[in-house]
Parts: sequence; C-alpha cells; structure tokens
Amino acid sequence: MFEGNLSKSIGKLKTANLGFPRMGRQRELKFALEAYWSGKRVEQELMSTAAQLRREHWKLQQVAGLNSIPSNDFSLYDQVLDALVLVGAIPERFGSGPVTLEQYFQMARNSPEQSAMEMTKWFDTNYHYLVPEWSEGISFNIDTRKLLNEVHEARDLGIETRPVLIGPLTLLLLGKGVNGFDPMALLPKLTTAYVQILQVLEAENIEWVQVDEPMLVTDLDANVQSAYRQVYSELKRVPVKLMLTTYFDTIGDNLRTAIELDTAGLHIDVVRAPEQLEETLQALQPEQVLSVGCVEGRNIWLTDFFLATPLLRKAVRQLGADRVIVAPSCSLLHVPHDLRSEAELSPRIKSWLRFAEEKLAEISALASRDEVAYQANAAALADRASAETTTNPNVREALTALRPQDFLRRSPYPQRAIVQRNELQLPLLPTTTIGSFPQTAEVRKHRAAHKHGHETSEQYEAFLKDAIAQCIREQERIGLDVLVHGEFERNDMVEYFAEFLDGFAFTESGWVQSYGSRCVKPPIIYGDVSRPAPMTLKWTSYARSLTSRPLKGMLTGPITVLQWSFVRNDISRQLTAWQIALALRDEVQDLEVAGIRIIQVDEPALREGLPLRCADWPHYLDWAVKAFKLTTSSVEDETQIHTHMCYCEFEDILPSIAALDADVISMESARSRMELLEAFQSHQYPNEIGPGVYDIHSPRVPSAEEMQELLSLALDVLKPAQVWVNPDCGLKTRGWPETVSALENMCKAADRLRNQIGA
Ligand SMILES: Nc1nc2c(c(=O)[nH]1)N[C@@H](CNc1ccc(C(=O)N[C@@H](CCC(=O)N[C@@H](CCC(=O)N[C@@H](CCC(=O)O)C(=O)O)C(=O)O)C(=O)O)cc1)CN2
Ligand code: MET
Ligand SMILES: [Zn+2]
Repeated sequence: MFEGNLSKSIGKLKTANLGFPRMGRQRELKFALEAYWSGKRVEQELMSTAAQLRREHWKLQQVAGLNSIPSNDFSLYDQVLDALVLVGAIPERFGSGPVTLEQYFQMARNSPEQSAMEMTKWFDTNYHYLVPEWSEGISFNIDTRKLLNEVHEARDLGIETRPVLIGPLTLLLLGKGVNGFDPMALLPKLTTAYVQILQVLEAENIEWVQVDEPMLVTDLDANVQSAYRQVYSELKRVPVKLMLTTYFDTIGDNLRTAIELDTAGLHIDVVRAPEQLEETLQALQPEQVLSVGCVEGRNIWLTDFFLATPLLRKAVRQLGADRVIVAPSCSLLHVPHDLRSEAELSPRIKSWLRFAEEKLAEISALASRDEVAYQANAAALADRASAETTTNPNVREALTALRPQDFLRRSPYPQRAIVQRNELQLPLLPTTTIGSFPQTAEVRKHRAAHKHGHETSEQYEAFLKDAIAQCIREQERIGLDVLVHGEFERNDMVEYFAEFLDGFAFTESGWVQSYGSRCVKPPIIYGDVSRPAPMTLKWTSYARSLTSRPLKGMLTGPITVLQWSFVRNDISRQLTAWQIALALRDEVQDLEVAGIRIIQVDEPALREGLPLRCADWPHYLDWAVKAFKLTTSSVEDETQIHTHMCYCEFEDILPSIAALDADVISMESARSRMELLEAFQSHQYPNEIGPGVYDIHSPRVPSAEEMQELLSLALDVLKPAQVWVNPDCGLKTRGWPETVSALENMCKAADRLRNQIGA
C-alpha cells in the first residue's frame, strides 16, 4: 500500500541507539548534582539518583525494542571529561588518579582556588565539553571503573549493552596542546590505553563497542588520516567489534580512510548528509555492517518515513538485511527527553514533534515497517505540509522586497565614530558590562511564582522594576560609563525573545543539557517568524528613565536565536534567519525612536553555526553576516551598534566579524590572556573592541592589577580610542558580592590606565 514502505520480503531490520539524554524526565540529575555541590546531599545520594536514571533509560530503550542499547553514554558532567578519566589523562594540577568524585568536579567547575578545564562547543551544537589539555608529561593509566560499572548495571537488568567510547583521534583532536605541544606526539601512548580498554571489554564478553569519531566529518590532512590508520590497525588486534560512528556531516573525502580502518561496522548520518549513502555503500568491505542514521538526533521533527525508507531499502538491496542497522543520526543527547508531559503545547504542533523517547519508537517502526506507524506518519507529515499557520505572506513579501541598502549603515564607520563620540561624550577606555546581572534564586523564584499564577503580573513587574532600579544605582555607584538594565525579566536570552515572536512554540519540560547541570529549553520555530509587538522597549525605556548616563539596549541576534532554537526543516536556515532579522530590525528601530543611543545585538553563536566543512563556510558566513546587518543597519549614524561574542575561537572567522560592521564588539578573551588580539592586529580590525578583561565563569574576583595588565596587552596592539573595558560575558551565573567587587576593580583598572596614557 505504501510506496515508500520496505517490502515485506526483507524481514525486520536491526536497530540501535547511540546515546540517550541523561538529565532525566524532570531534570533529576541537575537537581541531584546541584544539591550535592551545595552540600545538601552526600555522594551516595547523588550516585543513587544517577544509577536510578540509567536504569530507567535502559528500560525505556528495551521496551522500545532496540537491539543495541548504549552504555557509558551517561555522564555526571561531560562525556569528554569521562573519556579523559577513562584513559587517565588528567592535567597535573588536579593531582593523579584514580580520580575521586571531588577531583572529577574540580576539573569541571571553577572554584575560588582552582580554575577548571576550559569549555567549548561540541562541534556545531550548543553542548559544551571540557577541553583536554595535552602536554608532554601526561601519562595514561586507564581507569575502567565507570565503564564497567555501567556495563554491569545494565546486565543486572538483563540488558547487554554496546558501550560508547569517544574515539582516540577525536579525543586527541578535540584537545589543545599546552604551550605549543603537539598532541599527536601522544598517539602511541594513547593507542596503548585504548587497546587496554578494549581488552578489558573483551574480557567482559562485550561483543560490540561504539567508537565515536565525529572528527571524520571534518577536513583532515594526510597526517591525521594516516594517524587514523595507524591507531586502528592496533585496535584491530583486540577481537571486539567496533562500530565506527560518525555524525553531523558527511565523511566525504575521509571515506577511504574510514573504510580502511576495517572496523566491523560504520555509522553514517544520512539526515545531515543523505548523499553519502551511495558512495558509502559502494565503498564498504564485504563483511562490514552499515548503521544508517536516519532519525534526526539533533532536531525534534517527526522523521519523514517516506524519505528514510528508500535509503534503508537501498542499503538492504546492496548489503542484505542483516548488514543494515536503523539508528538515530547521532546521540539523542541533543533533544529533550519526552513529549508526554507537554500539556500546553498545541496538539497539532505536538503531532509533528518527536523527542528522544518518541524517536526510539520511530526507529523501531522504521525497522519493523509497522503499518500503523507508517499510516500515522503519513498523516502527520501531510498535516504539517498543509498547515496554513506556518506561512505568513507578509513576511515572505518583506523578504522579497529587500534592497541592497537595507544591509548597509548610512555612513562608513570612521564617519559614524565622529558623530557617536559627539553624541555620547564617553571617556577614553569606556567601561560597560555585557548585559545580564546576577539571576539570583530570588529573581527565578519570582518568575516561577508569576508563571504558576502565585504572583500577579503587577507584583512580578513591581519586583522587576525594583531589581532594575537597584541595578542602575549600583552601576552608577561602581562608576560604569555605559549602563544596562540587567536582563532580570529574561529566563534565557533566546527563549525570552522567542516568546514574543510569532512562528515559535514552547515546551514546559523540553530541557537539553548545555553543560554540567545547566540546561536550556530551546524554543521551536515551526512557522514564519514575525514580531507582533515590541519586546524589550518597556524595560529598556524604564531603565533609561532612571539614569542620565547612556543606557545600552540588549537584543539577541538572529543567528543566535536560530542556532539555539529547534529550527524548521521545511525551509532553509538562511530564510528563517532573515525572518528573525526582520523582526529584530523592527525592535532596533523602536529602541532608537525611544531615544536609546546604544543597542547591543548579541551573536555568541555566530561561530557555533559555522559548517564543519570549510567548503561550506563562505555560503554560511555570507548569509549570517547579512542577517546581522539586516538587523542593525537601519539606524542613524549617531546610534551606536554593539555586538558580543563568547565561547569559541574566533580567529578563523575574523574577516566576517569585521564585516558585521558593528561599531563596538565585546569578546571573551581573558581566559586565553588576550591571544585573540594578535589576530585582530594582523587583520587591522577597524572598529572598536572590548576584549573581556575577566572571566565570568569563576567566582574568583580578579584584582585591578591583573585587569590592568590585560588591558595593557590590548593597548599594545590597539589604538586607545578603539578599546572598551568590560568582562568576558554576562554576569547572570554570578552572585552579587563577587560581581560588585570585580566590577569595582575593573573600573579602577580602567581609571589607572587612563591616567597612564594621559587621558
Ligand atoms: N539558550 C542558551 N544557550 C546558551 C547560553 C544561554 O544563555 N542560552 N549560554 C551559553 C551556555 N550557558 C548557559 C548558562 C546558564 C544556563 C542556565 O543557567 N540554565 C538554567 C535554566 C535557565 C532558565 O531557563 N531558567 C528559568 C527557570 C527554569 C526553571 O527551572 N523554572 C522552575 C523553577 C525555578 C526556580 O524556582 O528556581 C519552574 O518554573 O518551575 C527562568 O529563569 O525562568 C538552568 O539550567 O538552571 C544555561 C546555559 C551558551 N549557550
Ligand atoms: N547579553 C547576554 C548576557 O549578558 C549575553 C550572553 S552571551 C552568552 O547574558
Ligand atoms: Zn557571552
């Protein structure tokens, strides 16, 4: 009956999962972790919550009928940190193994005494991992306690798992060499460690191991490709079957290398890169199994069974049913746990969505060609495709009417700078913050009370007014030059805006891990985006009325809204980004009309959205930069546009950052001691820059001297008139006392430097 259906003759296919969200349905892990860290719970209690979650998640996967269920995909903080503990590669400053729970969290979390390992984005996702630190002296002493514990726990439930390991090359390449050390020098020792780990698993009668090598979807040079061959020829000596697992893009020119590793199986992502199926099928060796990642692990839309089925059918024709596995494209870590508790979501939109649990059901249905599921899938797809609510003709029209000048400021920067200087009358080395002030438990408590109807809107707004007023007074007292309102009304810098925009839907419990215990609830873009009414005008204007100093309005930029939402897969990312840009452009205009002279449009996710393959960079950077310019270009020369970026390496996209043509950019740089400035210097960055002078991820209060020193480094390469003074990022995760002390020191540092340079 169904064209796309697998024919009855080929039998049921095998299924696998690559990883399950670990926070728990109601974020049980988050609360257990935070209770442990605050001393309200002991280690034993945390461990028992974690074990309970693992059991529940394994059982879910068993009930869903999956043949291959992962273990070691759980983590108390981060899977890369776990991999480092597993191979025993612990940076010296944290002592040596076997690692205790206390040491484990010291590596992950900053304390006043000790700085944690650095964090950065996992490929092009909003998940952050801890960056391995590779140095000459590092030793490898494997510690398989966690790995084996999970294997055994699952066995106690009668479940044979396929343990997940981060592959050796991916682990190595994700890290950074300390002081110019070449991590590749560690390859022989690291290989030995992996051989030992596989031997331990083999001794446990483990049949299959999932080895994640997403680095294989990036551009690799010949040295790395040959390192892959070297390492895997060693691993092959251990008789366990390896599922070489790639995701997020195409293996492309690494295909030959991947095949030559001669692993028992290969997993490919045919959601992001369906075109690689054909060539992979041609290239596979006679016995190799192919795991077809056809249920998207990165997004929340229902799978199009009628697109996935022909791919599976093609694989089956070529390989035979017993060499094909149906799987998600990547780990389900990046989607929320389940849809069941979403009572507020429109039933129609809900019928188009699948979270982790529902994706397991899709995998089973695809593999067994469940007739009823196929019918339901066809009906939901047809309903989504025909829904009128997803298209807004006005928005489409506005986009087609765009002219080149809509992407350009009226005058070039040097001219704008002169009028802005006149208008704003700021001192040299102006001081400011990135926008948010501490989101204290009190702020969150009021918002929760308001949301659940325990506090009226009047009460909640009175509280916010008070918080803003106090924040303005405090900034004036500290002596900051450009003030902000503090962002107390915002639950999250993306979700808050999405709530005002048409085309977005929200979940109540659709949490996704961002790092450690921190989660985000990405809004869902299901239709054309537009702005029915102003979003930030009220609180920004209120704050402005409280001070005579310049007040900076704060918006989240189009790429960051796109990147931190679940996006449509029925129109291009570019189109959605430009729709968001048009909505934000209206907001920028309203703020300007209301007399806000400085407007910051945050784009911390600009770098994160960069494609994994360099060949795809120019196209992305072109439309992403245009989205920012569309948002910001309508203003008069007098209005100063700021932007802010953090959480990543910017060196490789500096020309595009310059092309944003923001008057001022603030960037994270304290943790790398301003390394970034060299790049700015060599590119002759033309506009103004606030290189962050202190790391806001730590409660430690930096001294004025320290920040003065960093600022001097900035002044070595930049003209004084170019330099702004600010922290690395927003202060929402900090407490008030340390925030005030740090900002006081920051202003002191700026003052001293002004004196030094005779301003
Ligand atoms: N979307 C996004 N991605 C991002 C960032 C970001 O800011 N946003 N920053 C970087 C990552 N940094 C992050 C920093 C902090 C948190 C964070 O603190 N998350 C909070 C949740 C934030 C939030 O939405 N808070 C809601 C409250 C949600 C909630 O749990 N409410 C409860 C009760 C809350 C209470 O009483 O405390 C309820 O409604 O019942 C609010 O403030 O309104 C957490 O995990 O705890 C997340 C990411 C990069 N990616
Ligand atoms: N304006 C935002 C803040 O201060 C920017 C954060 S970037 C992750 O929190
Ligand atoms: Zn930031």
